[in-house]
Amino acid sequence: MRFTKMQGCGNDYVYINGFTEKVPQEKKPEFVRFASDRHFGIGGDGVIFINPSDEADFEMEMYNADGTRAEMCGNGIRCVAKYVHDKGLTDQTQFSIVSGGKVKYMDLTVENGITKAIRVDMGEPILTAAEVPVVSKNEQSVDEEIVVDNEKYRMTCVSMGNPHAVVFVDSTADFPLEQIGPHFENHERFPRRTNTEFVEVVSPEYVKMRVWERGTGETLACGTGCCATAAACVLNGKTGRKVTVEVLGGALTIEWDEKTNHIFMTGPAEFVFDGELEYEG
Ligand SMILES: N[C@@H](CCC[C@H](N)C(=O)O)C(=O)O
Repeated sequence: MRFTKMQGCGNDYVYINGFTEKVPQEKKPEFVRFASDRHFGIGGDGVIFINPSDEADFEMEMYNADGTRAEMCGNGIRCVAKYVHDKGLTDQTQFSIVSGGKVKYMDLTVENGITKAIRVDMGEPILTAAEVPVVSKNEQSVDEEIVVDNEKYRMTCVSMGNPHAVVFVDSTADFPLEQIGPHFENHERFPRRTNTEFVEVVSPEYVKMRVWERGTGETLACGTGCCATAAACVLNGKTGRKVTVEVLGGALTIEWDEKTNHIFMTGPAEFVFDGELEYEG
């Protein structure tokens, strides 16, 4: 089986071209756990299949390293956009990709045939507690208290198709993410578990963020997490609507457009290597 390793701000996934390579649907979770393993497999934060689609130009089928399916992946969708363009599956620089039933629109900056940056219309952030989903007393969970591992935190919950809880902290560098992250992920208030972003506000245009991802653990970046971070910053009066989110593996520019209510994410995507794997299915 052929595969391609790609990364966006250090959030690395194994990409499988579903037009040519086949893994039976019921075997995908097991295949993903094996391929993501950094010792016995290829190694990555998960696996993304690039498939044909009737609803959009392409489909992204995204799995976390633990083999669970996610509705959306911000860094992944930029990598899929670069893959389909730079490997010749399309000659367009504007096209659509569906993930988790939602169609997203890509706008590529290309130099000499190589994609340098991708701007993605990530759609509207969803704040309704039932849709995020979070068990909350209020209709929206904005600056709401949560007790995690016997400590009180304040969180703002945002869905970008997938669930996020955003928590403002004094310093991301000093935050004990590995200890606290799993307690947020599996807290009873999140019926489908959650991704959690810990955010330090530097200025009205610049924040630092570290993420604990559902199904993977700490990663170097999370695109949907950066979008949720920007939305939470605006909702809590911490920044303006356009913000640079610095993560461990780089930075993304996020803009929450007032007119359309859509969030736009701009950032890089890179090939790491192509490879071949012995896999019998
Ligand atoms: N890293 C991703 C998000 C991947 C899915 C997430 N862990 C989930 O389960 O929702 C991104 O860049 O958005």
